[in-house]
Amino acid sequence: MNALRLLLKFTLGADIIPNHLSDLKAVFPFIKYGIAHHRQSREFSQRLSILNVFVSIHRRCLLFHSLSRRLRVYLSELVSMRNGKKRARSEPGSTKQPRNKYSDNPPDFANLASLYPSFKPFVFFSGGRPRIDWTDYNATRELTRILLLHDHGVNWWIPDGQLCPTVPNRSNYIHWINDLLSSEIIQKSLGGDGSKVKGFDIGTGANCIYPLLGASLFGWSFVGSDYTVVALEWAEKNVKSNPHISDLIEIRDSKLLPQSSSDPEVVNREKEKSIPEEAETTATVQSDYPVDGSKSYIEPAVLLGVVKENETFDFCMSNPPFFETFEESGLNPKTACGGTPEEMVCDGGEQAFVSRIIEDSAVLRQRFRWYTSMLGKKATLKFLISKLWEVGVTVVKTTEFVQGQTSRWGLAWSFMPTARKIIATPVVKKTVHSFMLENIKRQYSAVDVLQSVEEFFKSCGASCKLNSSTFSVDIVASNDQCNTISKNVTTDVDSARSHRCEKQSLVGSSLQVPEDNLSFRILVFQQMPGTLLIKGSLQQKDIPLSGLFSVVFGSLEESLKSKFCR
Ligand SMILES: C[S@@+](CC[C@H](N)C(=O)[O-])C[C@H]1O[C@@H](n2cnc3c(N)ncnc32)[C@H](O)[C@@H]1O
Repeated sequence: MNALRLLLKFTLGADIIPNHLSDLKAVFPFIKYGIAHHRQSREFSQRLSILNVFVSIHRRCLLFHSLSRRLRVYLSELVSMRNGKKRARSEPGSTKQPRNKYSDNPPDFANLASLYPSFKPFVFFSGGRPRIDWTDYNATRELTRILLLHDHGVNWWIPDGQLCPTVPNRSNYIHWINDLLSSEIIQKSLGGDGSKVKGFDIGTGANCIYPLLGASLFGWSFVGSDYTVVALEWAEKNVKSNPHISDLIEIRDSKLLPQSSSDPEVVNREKEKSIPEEAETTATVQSDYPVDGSKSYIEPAVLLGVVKENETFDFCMSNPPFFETFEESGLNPKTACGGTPEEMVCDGGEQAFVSRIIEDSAVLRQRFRWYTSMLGKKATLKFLISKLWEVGVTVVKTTEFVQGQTSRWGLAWSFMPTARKIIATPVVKKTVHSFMLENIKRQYSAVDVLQSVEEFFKSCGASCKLNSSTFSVDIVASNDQCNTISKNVTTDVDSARSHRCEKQSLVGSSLQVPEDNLSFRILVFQQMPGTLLIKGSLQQKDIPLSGLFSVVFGSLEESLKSKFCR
């Protein structure tokens, strides 16, 4: 009960929790009080996140159901307030795409089985719910086929073993691109009327999923590139099976470089990248791929050399080969999505592949409004973001796609002038920030986190004083040191969460780096097993400094989460 009282004290404010709490029921009136009196409180949303954990635990126990209806309503209100906040904060790059029809409505297997007899044998009931065996390739492929047909009117098939996309997951990416295109972050269009959107799918695969979805959902036209014989042949078949959208999609072999290009820089890069005759022959033969997953040929071009002279696009997208070895790609035994080495593996994995897109984008620049890629590992984001700033992009966006148990990350950048100056939000001007470290890996304690805070700032040369009795670190950092930290920040409306810290904000007037050093204190609070609250307070009260502090604190959040959280 002590732990519960402490938790509620923190959640609702020390002033309203009496010391005689003896049973769970007694705390609910205080929750009601909290809603009434703390709704406007600056820290209320953080407190809600903790309370949300508490509520979700107790909702599952019988005690919750024995509570009066009124108290249950209070709790539900709390949860919905929290959920409402979450959604509002994360758009347009939300973890769940609200316009993705599968976000809150997973496919109804029973209904689909009754409509499509070919799907019926794959559906069984367990725990009273219709399910499919996700480890059965034939089941996942049939599900994809009927979802594309049922929800998008698209005819589709792939041969055995080729990567089978999950429609809800791929839809997230397409909807995120739609959000980027309709946002006003960069200039509207490349000179056209903006109504005809043209995309480029790097590595469209045999499944050709993105062009099929983009064309059927939004009427976008596409070039889908690939280099394997199977992918090119089946992508073409999938396009031709859909006469209603086939005019919108061109499948392009990325090994066949355009005849000529007037751009000398492109010509040079194309020459560097062109594949020697022998290598090209090897590349087309799938069985030449060694069993150990290493490649025996030179990589085909990505964008440079595949994009034709004078061609412009609104965006490019890619679901790159995520892995460095084929063994690594088979890590998830819970699903059977197929995938050949060519689809899953490339030298250097996704980091190397997307680095090549970045290098090409640095030459093609405004020929695309947005460059984007999906990533399988969050760790890759940080490396790529710093690379992006080095090549002079004007904006970087990231997002997390969550569908069921799977998380993927989206990275987008542009060389277009930004359409509007991004003004620092009031959030940036706060002098106190906090975030939760939840689901901390078992082997770590609050002391480890505290030491890591010290190391984080020390590594960029800041002076730090760790106080283990108050669980705090006092830090003084110079402008240069803060800049080093801030360059590593994942810059986005959603991934930076409450730390809205886009690059252009940093160079804009509202967030100019001040001349003074930044002096702040980071505190670590134990909340409950596996959860810590990290609080940072700026010692100076000047508004210009608070913007920089927000960015620095955002960077700390990202670093601690990636190190300590599951
Ligand atoms: C992970 S699969 C993605 C397939 C499909 N887009 C999807 O999301 O299911 C990666 C694809 O990229 C292709 N690929 C690899 N390197 C490429 C390159 N340089 N140019 C074009 N395609 C490439 C592979 O052949 C493979 O089909």
